[in-house]
Amino acid sequence: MNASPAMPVDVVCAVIRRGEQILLAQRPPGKRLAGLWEFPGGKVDAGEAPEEALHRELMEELGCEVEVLQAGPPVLHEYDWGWIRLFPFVCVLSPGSAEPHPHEHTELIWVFQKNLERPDLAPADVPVVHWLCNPA
Ligand SMILES: Nc1nc2c([nH]c(=O)n2[C@H]2C[C@H](O)[C@@H](COP(=O)(O)OP(=O)(O)OP(=O)(O)O)O2)c(=O)[nH]1
Repeated sequence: MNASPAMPVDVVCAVIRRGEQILLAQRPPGKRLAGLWEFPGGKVDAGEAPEEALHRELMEELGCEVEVLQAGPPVLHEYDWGWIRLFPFVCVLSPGSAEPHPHEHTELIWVFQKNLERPDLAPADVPVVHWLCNPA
């Protein structure tokens, strides 16, 4: 990953709410951050709008469709391999959408918001959780 703080890799993620719960996905073995939990999503392709990338990634990873309720503040985070800029979107499943299934993740879990602060969360997601738990 060739990225600097001035030119980070753009990543989108979905905070999918269902009632009081939010969907977390566990990163699979063999990938960066393997075993850690994240919000589903992925890298924005060249020429793609962030929301477009979000819908594409969710269909690929979970086979579901969402409606975006709110865009959160982007998080700039440095990993050993470079910088990412993470764009969080608060979503709900679209009426009639299929249930999310883990096509690429090890496991999916629905957690209460207060349980999002966990040590095995992808580090770039920590400010997202802080934003969710401490709205301005
Ligand atoms: N999808 C997603 N990725 C996240 C989150 N938090 C976080 O640090 N990331 C990182 C992990 C990856 O390095 C990158 C997203 O890459 P990706 O999910 O599209 O693809 P990948 O696993 O093949 O990525 P990589 O191994 O090449 O880094 O952003 C998150 O909440 N959701």
